[in-house]
Amino acid sequence: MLPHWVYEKCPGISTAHREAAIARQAQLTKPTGALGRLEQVAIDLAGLQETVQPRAARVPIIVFAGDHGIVAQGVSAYPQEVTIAMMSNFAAGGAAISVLARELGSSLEVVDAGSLAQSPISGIVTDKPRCGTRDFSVEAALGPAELAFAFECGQRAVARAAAKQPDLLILGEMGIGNTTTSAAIAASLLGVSADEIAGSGTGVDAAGRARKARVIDDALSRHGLTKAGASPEQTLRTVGGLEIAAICGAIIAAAQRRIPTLIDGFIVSVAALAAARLNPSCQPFLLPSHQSAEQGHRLVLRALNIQPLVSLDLRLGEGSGAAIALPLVRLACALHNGMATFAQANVPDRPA
Ligand SMILES: Cc1cc2ncn([C@H]3O[C@H](COP(=O)(O)O)[C@@H](O)[C@H]3O)c2cc1C
Ligand SMILES: O=C(O)c1cccnc1
Repeated sequence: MLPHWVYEKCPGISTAHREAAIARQAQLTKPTGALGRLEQVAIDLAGLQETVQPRAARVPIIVFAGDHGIVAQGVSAYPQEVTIAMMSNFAAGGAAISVLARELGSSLEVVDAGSLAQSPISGIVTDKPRCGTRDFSVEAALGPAELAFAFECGQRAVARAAAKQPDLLILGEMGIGNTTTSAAIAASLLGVSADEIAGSGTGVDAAGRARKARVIDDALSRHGLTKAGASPEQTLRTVGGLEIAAICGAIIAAAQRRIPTLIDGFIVSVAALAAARLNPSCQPFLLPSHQSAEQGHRLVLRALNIQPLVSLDLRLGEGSGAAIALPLVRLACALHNGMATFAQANVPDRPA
């Protein structure tokens, strides 16, 4: 159902570089383990990047946008038109992720992977099989060819970014209604009830959240996705979104090129969960950033075995949480590469 490349194995971690990084951390002028999880970040990157000098200098940001038919069920606090308006705002430089990209020195590409826009928007790459998904409370959100197209859209975006020789990638999303879509995907993949995973998104109240959960649970039982055994392909096609499928494809395509992705909030994490289910060999390339305020994020991160670096009650998406965590990853690399060893600094090490 999906293009064959989706299932092709990603390269493995270099154990030699990983072990060299572990050994170096033990020689740096600090008590063993004193830099906590920043040590792990540098060690993981060294193995993934096959280098003794892990880097997070060049980090392009790609934001994928899509609209969601499920919005007809009243699941978001904001109107659907916000998706298209925000795409122009990204391109004009006024969105949170636009500001963060400038501060970080990152390029920002916006891809219309499936918004309702009828014609191309200036400054944005249009790469979509249709305008918006179908309402999954009524029918399947996507057809098989539409889902496949979205994966290829993600792969094409990664191919463009790869020309910049990135050290890492940040992927973000924009799509009114996509916390409902993501919660539906996660509930299906994890086999939990929607009530455990649906959050308040852009800010629906308690009654709105309960309504969201009900819409998801009803749809999952209507489509037969509550029983264990639904494939990630079937889940993505039935209750998925075009920008989420594009991110899923982009994560896998990046990992296949040995490019790790800094995983953003709830929505990108759900795309990462689907990616890891489709192609488990991409799992080591999923790097932690933050834990968002969205209720289901903790569960999804746990399923991915990802421990977030920070938890700042962000609930924005757009790749903003990953962008905000990037300076920590850069500092982890700088410490790993730049600190003196006990021998170099003539500092006595702990007795063996
Ligand atoms: C102005 C504005 C900018 C945003 N940027 C990201 N989102 C975030 O909110 C949306 C998901 O929440 P829900 O499922 O409740 O609609 C997504 O577009 C997500 O990227 C935004 C939302 C709004 C309103
Ligand atoms: O965690 C996220 O990515 C998120 C949460 C709420 C709204 N938009 C995005």
